[in-house]
Amino acid sequence: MLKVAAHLALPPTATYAALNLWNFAPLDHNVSLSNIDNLRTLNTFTGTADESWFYLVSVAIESHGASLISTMLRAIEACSTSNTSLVLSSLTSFTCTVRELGVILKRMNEGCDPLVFYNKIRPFLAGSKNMAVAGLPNGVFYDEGDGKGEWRMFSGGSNAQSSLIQFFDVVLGVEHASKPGTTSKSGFLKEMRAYMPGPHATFLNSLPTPSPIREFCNASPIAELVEAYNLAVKELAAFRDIHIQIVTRYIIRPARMQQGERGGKGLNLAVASNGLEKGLCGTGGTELLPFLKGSRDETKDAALG
Ligand code: HEM
Ligand SMILES: N[C@@H](CC(=O)c1ccccc1NC=O)C(=O)O
Repeated sequence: MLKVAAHLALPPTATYAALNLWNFAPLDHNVSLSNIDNLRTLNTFTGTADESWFYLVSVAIESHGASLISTMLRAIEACSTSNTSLVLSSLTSFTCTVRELGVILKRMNEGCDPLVFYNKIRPFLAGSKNMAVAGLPNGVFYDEGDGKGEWRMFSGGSNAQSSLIQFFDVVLGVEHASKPGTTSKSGFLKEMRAYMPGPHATFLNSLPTPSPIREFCNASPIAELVEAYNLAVKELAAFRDIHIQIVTRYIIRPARMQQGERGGKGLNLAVASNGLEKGLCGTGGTELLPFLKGSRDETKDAALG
């Protein structure tokens, strides 16, 4: 496993790439991969249809959003030749496609039951970092045989490891830089690049910064262009809002229910990553609500004018 992980430039742990990106097959090769109903998973921990659905929603999002990579790379190029109409049409496609990604994201509710997710699936997605409270003060021992091996700690799987969503931020010039007084752990999203397949992280790191698209729109006297940029940013923030609603339904509410059942005492160690004493944590290790709201607000902050 260590050799395979090194080859893929991934840490030897369950990442988004392994659980989602490389864990599906189409049912019908002639039907789009953006349609969840046309997908099946290869492996699950629990054997539940809910777990398959949970992974496949992301696969459909990746498939549907993928066209935006070439669209937005062309838009970056168009900035250098001052091709305003191409930048404009690319931003409009971006907005339209991200709106469709939100529609796919909402379909999580159709096939994954929140209590099955929280109690049965989520424990398998937990990491080994900051998990002392779950009995892993040193992480997990990776036994390499012949008395060799070491303790290692990794973040759990998270969609923050999706290079597509990080690509959206970079091309639009959304900054998740920590500013004093903000709650978003800016470093987290950068840290998650180390959990992406090597070429994905290399690609993100190769994109020009500051965002040529944002700079071009900002410097343009054409109000329509600034408006198209702002609509794109707004749509990405709206996508993050849908995601916050999902997180509320799948983590916050089940956690509250359980806390009520246990009279607020003790920790359910099976449901890992719950630092209930300091607020709920994501499998990636963030304090989830402040982090996700911060990330949504930083998206809105990119708007011009
Ligand atoms: C039941 C379903 C889901 C739950 C409960 C959930 C939960 C979370 C949590 C707790 C985080 C914070 C990071 C961490 O510590 O792990 C996160 C991050 C993130 N999630 Fe989800 N997630 C779900 C599905 C999805 C899906 C389908 C997408 C598809 C795009 C997605 C996109 C993201 C992104 C992009 C981040 C990074 C934060 C950001 O960029 O704003 N999530 N998710
Ligand atoms: N961060 C989420 C888990 C999560 O979203 C996730 C974890 C592993 C693989 C994929 C994930 N997201 C969507 O498929 C949580 O805290 O439950």
